[in-house]
Amino acid sequence: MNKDFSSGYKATRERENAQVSQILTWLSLAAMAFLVGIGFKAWFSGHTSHAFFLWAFTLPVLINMGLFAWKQDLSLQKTGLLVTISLLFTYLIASGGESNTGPLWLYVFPPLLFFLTNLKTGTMILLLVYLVAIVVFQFPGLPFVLADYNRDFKIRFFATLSLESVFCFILEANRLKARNQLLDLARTHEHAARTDELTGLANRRDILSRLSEEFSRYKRLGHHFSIVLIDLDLFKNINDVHGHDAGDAALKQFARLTQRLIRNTDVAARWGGEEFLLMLPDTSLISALTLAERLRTEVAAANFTFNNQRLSLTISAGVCSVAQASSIDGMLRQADMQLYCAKESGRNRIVPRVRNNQQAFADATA
Ligand SMILES: Nc1nc2c(ncn2[C@@H]2O[C@H](COP(=O)(O)OP(=O)(O)OP(=O)(O)O)[C@@H](O)[C@H]2O)c(=O)[nH]1
Repeated sequence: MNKDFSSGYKATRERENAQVSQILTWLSLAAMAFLVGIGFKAWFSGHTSHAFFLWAFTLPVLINMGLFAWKQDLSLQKTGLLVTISLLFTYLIASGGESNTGPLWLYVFPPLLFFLTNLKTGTMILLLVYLVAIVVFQFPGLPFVLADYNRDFKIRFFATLSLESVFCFILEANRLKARNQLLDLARTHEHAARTDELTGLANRRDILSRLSEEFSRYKRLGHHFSIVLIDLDLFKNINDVHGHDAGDAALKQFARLTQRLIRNTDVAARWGGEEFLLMLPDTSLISALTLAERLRTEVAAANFTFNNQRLSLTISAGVCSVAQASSIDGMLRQADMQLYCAKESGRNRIVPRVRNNQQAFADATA
């Protein structure tokens, strides 16, 4: 299996987070503009303490924006904005704002809440806000409650806010469902674009992009890696003698065996037809040769079958380490030349030959 097919998915999530954070920044700016503007209106209408309260709320919004610019932490940014807005709305209900119109701002809350949190947390916070509103409406004599609302207003306020909340919940649930379906679809497509359908291994395109990443890592940090180019020997015979389906079965069984032998960080790919390429990060030439030799031995000894018929299979491979080439193309060319030598000298072998470590190294660097 292709081991990491989620890079596009991660990129989508990162893009989404960046967009959310940008929206929150604009929202914060808009909130400050409203607070300052309505504060002035309250000031000129003679509600000076209300004006001061509104202006005071710009401070936590500003601090929250500054914190985000410093820490770049989206969940902190969301929590900060949520706490500030919750406190502001509690103040607006309890004080009544200007002419008892403060609670009207609460209609902004449900869509914003579901946008900032998830459905469950949003519903919980919304219920808490309802509780605050009920306390304020029912107990106008409490010390922090300055407003007294009439019965008709209270009934209509709760009815309309509830309707809006349910509507927002349904919309957000549908939006989330559609978004998750899209992300799943993107993930499936990305997986398909990077995977060989028959064997389930990475395809040529995927391993080429990984090779380029690994090569950059080598240039940056000096981490060595090696590649092994493998060709199944006389594969045409399997197709001719046992049929194309048998050939397909052999390719799949070989892929499974290879996948079992390599490390988690290694990548096995179908390079094309009956050719496979292994990319072995942090692996010297000697270690790569040892692995290739082990794979060769296991393949030769394995019991590949199709419809109870034994399919005898061997491999030839060319190995190259990054130290022997100056580019990925150079590495692939070298490995291909070594593979050609392996075929020429009788197949079922690895080139450079592994006799003992020193000899292999001498051959490879010759
Ligand atoms: N069944 C099956 N066969 C494939 C697939 N891809 C390539 N082949 C076959 O692999 C065979 C490769 O044959 P050749 O290029 O002549 O090589 P070979 O028979 O392996 O001989 P050497 O490479 O010289 O050892 C061809 O018969 C292709 O049809 C596949 O996906 N499924």
